[in-house]
Amino acid sequence: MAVPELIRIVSRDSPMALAQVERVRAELTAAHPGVRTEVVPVRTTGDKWLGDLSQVEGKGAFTKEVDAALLAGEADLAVHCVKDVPADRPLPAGTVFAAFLERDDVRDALVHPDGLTLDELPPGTRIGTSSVRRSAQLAATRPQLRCVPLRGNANRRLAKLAEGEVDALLLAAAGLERIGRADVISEVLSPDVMLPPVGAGVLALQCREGDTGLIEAAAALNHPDTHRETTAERMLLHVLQGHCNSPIAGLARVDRSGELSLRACVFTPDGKTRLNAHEWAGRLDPATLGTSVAVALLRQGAREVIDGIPH
Ligand SMILES: NCc1[nH]cc(CCC(=O)O)c1CC(=O)O
Repeated sequence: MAVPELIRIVSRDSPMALAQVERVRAELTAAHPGVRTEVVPVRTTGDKWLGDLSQVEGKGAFTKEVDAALLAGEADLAVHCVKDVPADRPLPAGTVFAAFLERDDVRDALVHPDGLTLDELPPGTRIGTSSVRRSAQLAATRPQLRCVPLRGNANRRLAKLAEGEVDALLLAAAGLERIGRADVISEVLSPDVMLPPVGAGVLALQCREGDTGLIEAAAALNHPDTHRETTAERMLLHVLQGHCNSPIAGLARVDRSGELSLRACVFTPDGKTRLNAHEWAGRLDPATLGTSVAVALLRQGAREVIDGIPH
């Protein structure tokens, strides 16, 4: 199957998303010299609405318009942060994942103007984050800190920090690196301190189902270990069926010997309840590992925890 001459790439129009597209273009042209790419930026509901995401459609707020452009034939390839692609439901009908790019840093980072670390923050420090996963984990271990809702893309959050709206931020290290602002990081938090979300640091390429030439071309960018990790993590979420307000964290890792493991937690928003499961795949395929870890959490009462959180 011939590689298409022109690949039109659709993505969110935030600085981070456009940096992601540049990486994809570079990898595509390296794999297929001579291919031309074009960028089709779209603004998503999640970019326009700066209030509580659960008041709009919540899940899919960062992907809906991108998927629509792909399905309408306005572009051929969509670039998504896997973290933003709902895992509780199938991909939009007529679309498939064609590749998962090699994973970036999965960790969250603290941004503090004076370079303080988490342990050095004074009581009452206002941490800007609208992530229930981040605030639950902080509440559990650092109840003296205060999380205040803050949305908007990373650049806008950094601007709000500079204006003094909050005292510190928690953001994905990978995102800050993509926008060239890793310099503002005061501490990168280990997954033991702040377990990342499902899909952290992974970019996915999505195509129309029947577009076999392009699907094959895009598959050259697939990173097999990232694919395994992402598959396990997304199946975990699929089985757990969380909602916008349910704090869930999950991190799969392929270790040096090639073994896949998955660690996951379900929290109450106040962080007081923390269900935890960690399993190795052994002979299980990645999706079955994801299912197994989800079932381990359900046995501990994850359904009751998730459903008990207002949404
Ligand atoms: N919801 C926005 C979003 N989606 C993906 C990332 C970070 C990069 C990644 O994990 O791929 C971010 C920003 C953030 O959480 O700080």
